[in-house]
Amino acid sequence: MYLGIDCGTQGTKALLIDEQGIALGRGHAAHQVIQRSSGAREQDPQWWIEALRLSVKQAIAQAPGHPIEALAVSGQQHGLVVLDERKQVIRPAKLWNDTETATQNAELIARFGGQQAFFERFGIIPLTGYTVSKLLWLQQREPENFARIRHILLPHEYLNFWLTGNLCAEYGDASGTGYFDVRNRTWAAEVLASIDQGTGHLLRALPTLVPAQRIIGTVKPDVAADLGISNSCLVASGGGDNMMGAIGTGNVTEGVVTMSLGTSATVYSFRNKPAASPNPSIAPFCSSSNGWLPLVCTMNATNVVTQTLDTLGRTVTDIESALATTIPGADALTFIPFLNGERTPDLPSAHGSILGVSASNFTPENLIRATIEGVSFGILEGLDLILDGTNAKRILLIGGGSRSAHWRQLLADASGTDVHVPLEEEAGCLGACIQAIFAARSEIGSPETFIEICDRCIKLDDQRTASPNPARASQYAQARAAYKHYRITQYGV
Ligand SMILES: Nc1ncnc2c1ncn2[C@@H]1O[C@H](COP(=O)(O)OP(=O)(O)O)[C@@H](O)[C@H]1O
Ligand SMILES: O=C(CO)[C@@H](O)[C@H](O)COP(=O)(O)O
Repeated sequence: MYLGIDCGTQGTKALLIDEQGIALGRGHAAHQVIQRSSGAREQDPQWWIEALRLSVKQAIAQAPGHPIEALAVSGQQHGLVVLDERKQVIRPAKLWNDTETATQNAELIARFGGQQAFFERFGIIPLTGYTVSKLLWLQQREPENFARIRHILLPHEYLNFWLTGNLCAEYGDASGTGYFDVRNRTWAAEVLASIDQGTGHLLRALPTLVPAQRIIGTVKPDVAADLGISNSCLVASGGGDNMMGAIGTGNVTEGVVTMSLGTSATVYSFRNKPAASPNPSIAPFCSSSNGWLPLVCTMNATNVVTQTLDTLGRTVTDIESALATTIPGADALTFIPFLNGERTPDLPSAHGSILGVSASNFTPENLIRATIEGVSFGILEGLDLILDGTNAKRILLIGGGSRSAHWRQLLADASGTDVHVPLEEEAGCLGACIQAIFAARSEIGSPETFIEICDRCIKLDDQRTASPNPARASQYAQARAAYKHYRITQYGV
């Protein structure tokens, strides 16, 4: 068996599959998020470990007696985990959606001569939320903690460290730090030197960089005994959750588009070459399959839908009836969902807006629809950016939001594109399993290619495909135009 673990913002999931990609066991455990009005969004890395232990044990209990040959970890991108000289966590991890470091991000870009100059040197423009501004924030706001840093890790790298005792990084997740040269796949030492005044303190704290898909170690005996697995279980490099979602949807060759509706909404498509020109809305990340993965991410997705539902005393099951009983455009009610600041467009200090409210349209159902439309229209603009004029034949939809049939239909109608859902919902976990199979097989010289393993393990759920209804195209075009009009008038972008 093979084990994939995905540490998302709201929870950790575990999936066990056999060599054919058949699911044998699964587990889930929730995480809290520390939220402050300053824009801080933090988690204690120990919560991830507890959630990993719970979810893996749940999964294993469903498939007793089958040894696990290899595992890999997928993790929410960009989070900063700092360890001291005893390899203990110094402070809670600042997460991908923490906007408290917006000033530091702008300061770093200015130090390198602006966005264009930063892109020319390192192939990326850091956005608030990437790891690098968290380091400058720590230096300025918590100098005692900054001085204690001996190791810098991302969430999935920290879990790999807990599992194996090894400190290493692979290209995909490393490319989201802002101190990584995404064209040459090396650490951007000058960026770190601009924070530690060239002492080398931060560069020395970085983990060893390895190509994605390698075996990085085996599970430590004490951890293996606790989890109930063999200590000969191999651990593959893992990667960022979007990178592993790409693998889990077969987005490992050009021409495939994946959209994820989790706490964040993301859309991405594999490329063989790095981005040639800068666009601050497109993150030119590396993939965790040794290519590149241009990606657009919005910070307000299912978290905002959940907040609207909570406010109305409703639950996710009410999404279907709200979308079924309302019309596209929510009767001219528009919801701009920037409740937590926003990354695309780059508005880290923004708040949301509800516009076009009238006596006739202000109903709970319209508010639920307007929230889901606001989230969807934002990420569909991302889809247009990723496609850049080429037509997507289909979108592969993953993440918690993909479970809603009416939301899938809304995306198909509003984009004019077929929306497919993989049979295995936990694409990050499946991607991790596939990487574990490939890395373990490569160790023993197996000739099987990565794409062959993807083809074998990934299946689409034909029962849940949504095809565009042409009758709704003009209604959604109008609703998207209203959304864009309000965004420009309210936010100037
Ligand atoms: N049937 C559903 N319809 C719409 N949203 C759903 C449904 N089921 C779960 N969700 C949403 O999915 C979210 C969790 O998605 P997930 O991709 O696991 O997030 P993350 O990776 O950020 O932790 C929750 O916020 C939940 O509201
Ligand atoms: O920051 C990004 C992508 O660059 C986010 O997509 C995070 O990787 C968090 O993912 P989820 O918890 O929403 O899955």
